[in-house]
Amino acid sequence: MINVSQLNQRYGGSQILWDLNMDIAAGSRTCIMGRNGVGKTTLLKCLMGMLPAASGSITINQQDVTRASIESRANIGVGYVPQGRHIFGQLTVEENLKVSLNCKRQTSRSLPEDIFEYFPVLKEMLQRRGGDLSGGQQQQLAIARALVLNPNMLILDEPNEGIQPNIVQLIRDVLLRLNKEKGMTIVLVEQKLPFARAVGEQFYLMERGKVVSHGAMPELNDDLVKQYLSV
Ligand SMILES: Nc1ncnc2c1ncn2[C@@H]1O[C@H](COP(=O)(O)OP(=O)(O)OP(=O)(O)O)[C@@H](O)[C@H]1O
Repeated sequence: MINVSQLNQRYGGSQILWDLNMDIAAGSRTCIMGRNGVGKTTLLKCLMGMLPAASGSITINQQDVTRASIESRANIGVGYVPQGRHIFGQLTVEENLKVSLNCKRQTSRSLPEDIFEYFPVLKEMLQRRGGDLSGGQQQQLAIARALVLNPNMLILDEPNEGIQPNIVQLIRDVLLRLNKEKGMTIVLVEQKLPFARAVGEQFYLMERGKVVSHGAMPELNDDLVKQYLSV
């Protein structure tokens, strides 16, 4: 589970997150939504320890990680799929996947076989260079790379940006399966309503660095969409 309490974050002089509170239960599926620039990616980077909190606290899986490093968050079971995928273009698919193994104190040096059940195309492409993959294949690789460490929570930042519809469907199905079959907590930043509704059980809406509404997904009504999501 994730508990964010009174989180503030600044880039230099400009404050991005303001007294932000959020509670995400273990095993749930949550979509964090809001227009461009409201602070969604900044929030995820704070959760992952890539940006320091100015004040407030972040607890993940019962551990206060407010000041913890990125590596230690991997060790408490958090997988992260960043916006823009961040695949190593010169490394093969296999090497991209194995990079993750170095991030965790663990004995196994082999890749878990089930990542290829979720993303069969990666098995066929193990020796291809990451930079030669299509956008959709790279996104599958980015998610698989986060799964290598067998996390109990997966945090994804707009995994469907620029991806063709059949891969969007595949990603949706994989996220639902991971949640159902492994009880994995899914936290998703998502702008597209149909995908958010299909994957999320609960939503958080953000505006100007604050949570302005949250609830069960069916409560995300037209008024809220118009007020906080429509462009
Ligand atoms: N490195 C940075 N330095 C200064 N300001 C930044 C930096 N990164 C982001 N910002 C600003 O912080 C604000 C929040 O950005 P953020 O990327 O968190 O928003 P977002 O809701 O994820 O938007 P998007 O949907 O466009 O990704 C924006 O005004 C952005 O310009």
